Amino acid sequence: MTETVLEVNDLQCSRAKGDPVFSHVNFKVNAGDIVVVQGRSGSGKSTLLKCLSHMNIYSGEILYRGKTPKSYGIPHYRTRVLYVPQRASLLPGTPRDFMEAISNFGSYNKKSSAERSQSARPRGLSHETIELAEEWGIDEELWDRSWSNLSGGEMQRIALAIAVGMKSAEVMLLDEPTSALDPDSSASVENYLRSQIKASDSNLKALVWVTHSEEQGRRVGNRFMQLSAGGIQEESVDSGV
Ligand SMILES: Nc1ncnc2c1ncn2[C@@H]1O[C@H](COP(=O)(O)OP(=O)(O)OP(=O)(O)O)[C@@H](O)[C@H]1O
Repeated sequence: MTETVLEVNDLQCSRAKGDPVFSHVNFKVNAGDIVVVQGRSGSGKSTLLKCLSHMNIYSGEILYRGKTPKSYGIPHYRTRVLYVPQRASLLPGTPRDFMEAISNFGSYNKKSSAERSQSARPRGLSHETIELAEEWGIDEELWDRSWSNLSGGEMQRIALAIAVGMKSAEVMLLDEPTSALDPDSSASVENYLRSQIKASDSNLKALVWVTHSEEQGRRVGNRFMQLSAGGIQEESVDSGV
């Protein structure tokens, strides 16, 4: 049976001056989906992800498991429908500072039933997260370097490892998550995320993945959408390939 985790109805997002970036955006994300979103530069892909995580003003309706973000409380909602930005360079301090800060974050500590069984989570978070990043080629010493002194690819892998390590998200919104990575690192991240979506014991149920790479889209996605000013179009999967 289809389990809808996110539903978007007639979404419109406008620029500060009022003209819409896009309108009439409708789609559903189901458990097990990796929804690849593509579109021309400036079509609003990042803006769409920010709307989905309630970080941008929008009109229309977004429902997470049938309920509005406000009914969960926005900070709590954002830990469940989690936006992972393309760049974390504007953050102050080091990745380790950031990881410790979110470990103590009230909404993060509001555990889901799956998480409640794990009593020592904050320590586990740090250790597992550092190990995961190590699998992606990140030396532990980089956790103590300021964000602004990390390369784009290091920043991306650390930000993604933190997002995954939180284990709070059911839907992760990925904004070109491997754009600064070499092919091997990118493959490692892709394989890990795909395995998490398939794993029955994972909290992560679906991904919305913005990428400019057609090849990457085909490798990771099971659903494909094109965003433009007039709405979002789902493309049928090419079963002949
Ligand atoms: N903070 C902002 N203030 C004003 N306009 C913005 C802001 N952020 C984005 N925009 C505008 O909104 C539109 C959509 O931007 P967005 O970054 O969502 O596009 P995108 O499809 O993700 O682009 P790209 O593929 O180049 O990353 C663009 O016209 C952009 O200039």
